[in-house]
Amino acid sequence: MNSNNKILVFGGIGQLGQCIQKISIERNYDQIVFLDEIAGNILDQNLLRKLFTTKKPQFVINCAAYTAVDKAEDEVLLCEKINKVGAENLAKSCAEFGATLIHVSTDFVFEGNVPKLLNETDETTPINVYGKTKLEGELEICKVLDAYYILRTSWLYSEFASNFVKTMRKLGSERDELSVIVDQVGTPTYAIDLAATILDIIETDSGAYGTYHYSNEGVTSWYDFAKAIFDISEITVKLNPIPGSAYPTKAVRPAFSVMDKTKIKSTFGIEIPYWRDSLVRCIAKLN
Ligand SMILES: NC(=O)C1=CN([C@@H]2O[C@H](COP(=O)(O)OP(=O)(O)OC[C@H]3O[C@@H](n4cnc5c(N)ncnc54)[C@H](OP(=O)(O)O)[C@@H]3O)[C@@H](O)[C@H]2O)C=CC1
Ligand SMILES: Cc1cn([C@H]2C[C@H](O)[C@@H](COP(=O)(O)OP(=O)(O)O[C@H]3O[C@@H](C)C(=O)[C@@H](O)[C@H]3O)O2)c(=O)[nH]c1=O
Repeated sequence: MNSNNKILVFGGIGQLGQCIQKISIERNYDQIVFLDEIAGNILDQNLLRKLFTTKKPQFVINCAAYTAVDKAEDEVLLCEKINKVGAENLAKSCAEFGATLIHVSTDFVFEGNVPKLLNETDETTPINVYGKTKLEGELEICKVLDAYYILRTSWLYSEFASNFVKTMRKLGSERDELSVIVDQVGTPTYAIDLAATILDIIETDSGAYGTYHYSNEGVTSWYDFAKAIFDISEITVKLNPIPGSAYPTKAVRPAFSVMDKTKIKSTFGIEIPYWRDSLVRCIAKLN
């Protein structure tokens, strides 16, 4: 596959940004530009105007975000600026310059208090600062732009940047024993799979704008995810399942945030890998 579209990627050296870069190279994209926090600061409207004027993007991918979930509880204003105002700035620029925005959001927009598959129209009631500001970002985009795809995803990991898989492998090789929460349930997502889907959507260019859910298939807990990471990595460590109450964190996290992917699969005709199969692929890269 290939794309002749001009694409700007904000947050281009974060985890997902690097995954998109990898897939775009494999697909021979030559009109895609990856911007870091300085070259593509989404809080600098003058900079955005210059970028949109000179680069004339047809698609903009927003991977830029404040993602430190616990730290966000102490840095509310900064988190809000990046996740809400930054998203709004990009949406306004897209509206003004006629670009389509692909924005990445999170399962943490949901309260996650009911064990039921979450679909795109379910009520959003975030329970931490990060989730609240991500929801505000979504709402700002919907207000000012028609040509948007908001992709909510969950539990991203990959061979790039820092994430749960890399943290577990590091801790597992340093310690004899680890305790991981078993009563928070969701679905991990290999960021490489999400990156491929984002580029599929651009290539399809169907105009089916709106909000979509994307994670890998299946359901697991953080404990079972950690267990799979150690098994596949062949790391021996004593792993204890614990309740969330035994692992206090600054931010509260949803207990159940498994998303229904029917809409994205039927709209774009994509197949989604099972979470453990993708984990095997990622760990093969890490090894
Ligand atoms: N990671 C996860 O588990 C999940 C992530 N998501 C969403 O997916 C998206 C991608 O996440 P991921 O790649 O993992 O996150 P990362 O934290 O790896 O990447 C985010 C990037 O945004 C950059 N950034 C921060 N502030 C600005 C700014 N003002 N202007 C431009 N860039 C900025 C960061 O730079 P720097 O590091 O220098 O601050 C970082 O490179 C985000 O929208 C996130 O909310 C959704 C669900 C799960
Ligand atoms: C390191 C560690 C974590 N945990 C728990 C804490 C937490 O509930 C869970 C995951 O911890 P993390 O801090 O890695 O992940 P967290 O930052 O909660 O991940 C979230 O990030 C944001 C950006 C999202 O959008 C979400 O979809 C989700 O991926 O594992 C343990 O139980 N034991 C441990 O040793």
